[in-house]
Amino acid sequence: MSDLVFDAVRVHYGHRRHGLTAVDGASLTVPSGQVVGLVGESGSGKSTLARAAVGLAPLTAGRVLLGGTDVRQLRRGRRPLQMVFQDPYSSLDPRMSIGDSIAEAIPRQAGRGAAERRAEVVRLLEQVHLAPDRAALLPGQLSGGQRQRVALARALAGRPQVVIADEITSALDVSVQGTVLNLVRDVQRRLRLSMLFISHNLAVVRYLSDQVAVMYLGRIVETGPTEEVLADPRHPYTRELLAALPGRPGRSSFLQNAEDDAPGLGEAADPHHPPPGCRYHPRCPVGPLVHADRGICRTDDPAEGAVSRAHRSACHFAPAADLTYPTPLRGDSTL
Ligand SMILES: Nc1ncnc2c1ncn2[C@@H]1O[C@H](COP(=O)(O)OP(=O)(O)OP(=O)(O)O)[C@@H](O)[C@H]1O
Repeated sequence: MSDLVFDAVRVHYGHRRHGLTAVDGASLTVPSGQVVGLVGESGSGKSTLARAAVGLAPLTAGRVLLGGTDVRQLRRGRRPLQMVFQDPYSSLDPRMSIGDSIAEAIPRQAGRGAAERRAEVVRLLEQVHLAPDRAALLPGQLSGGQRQRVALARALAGRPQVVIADEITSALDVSVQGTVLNLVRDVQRRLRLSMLFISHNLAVVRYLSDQVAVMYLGRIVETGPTEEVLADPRHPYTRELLAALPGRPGRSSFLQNAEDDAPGLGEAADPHHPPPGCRYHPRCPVGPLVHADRGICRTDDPAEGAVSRAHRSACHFAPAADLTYPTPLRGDSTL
């Protein structure tokens, strides 16, 4: 089993007292061969968590393990962990042909000749549904969707066990997003890859993910099987995300305003000044309904609790199945 495990990961940017803690004790498991969708508003720390796994963000505390081994040790040899980014332009050299760009990502091995590498490039192009004759083109001669497929081919060149995909369709034309998502799903299943799939778009996450993880202000606040979490969310923040989905009256779309800091949701959280107690309490509609002074939510940081075998939520009131806010609660006795 080569699960990818984020164990109490902390990432602090800047000096100790100044700066900010973008990820603050986040724990999450991506089980081998499964897709975990990571959602949360802009600034919640999703990209930082992902980047910490591949060494692009400083791991201040905690560990990231793949199959029980610290990923920092794995980086010295082969690259079982690969990341694909939102903007394929930034990850491709505009002066390098697609073929050379993919060839460059194939790990060097003694005894592998030029012909063998060319054959590998063709195989990788086919894997992402690009014709071999595309190899001679430059990135600028491809569409955005095709460039993202090249970025995926580069990631697959390392024969990874895990692919981390960070908003890989957000910058693409809506018309090609579906094609790229279908390709990603197809490749993930065929190669039995594990995948951490970061997206603002809950509909996309639902389509692709076996499990969903919800991040708020540097922490994972809810995880579980996708259908279970979406049908029966137990963290008020997850409910807030779902309530902001298109088609719900009176709320603007969290999903359609991906770059817009989620209008329609409560006041944006400030990672420079995380509140005491539950980080979500200043925005939470549940606490004040239970206690006039927000009680425990204001003072105690909730630990992740089990809702079911695979479903966890870091809310003091997670076990309350009938907590369908904004319906007022009758008091502690009903919980
Ligand atoms: N290199 C950096 N230096 C300092 N602060 C950073 C850096 N990268 C990210 N941050 C800050 O860390 C916090 C988390 O950012 P991050 O990009 O991880 O969030 P996100 O959930 O991925 O958001 P988005 O969806 O907008 O990418 C934000 O407050 C951001 O401004």
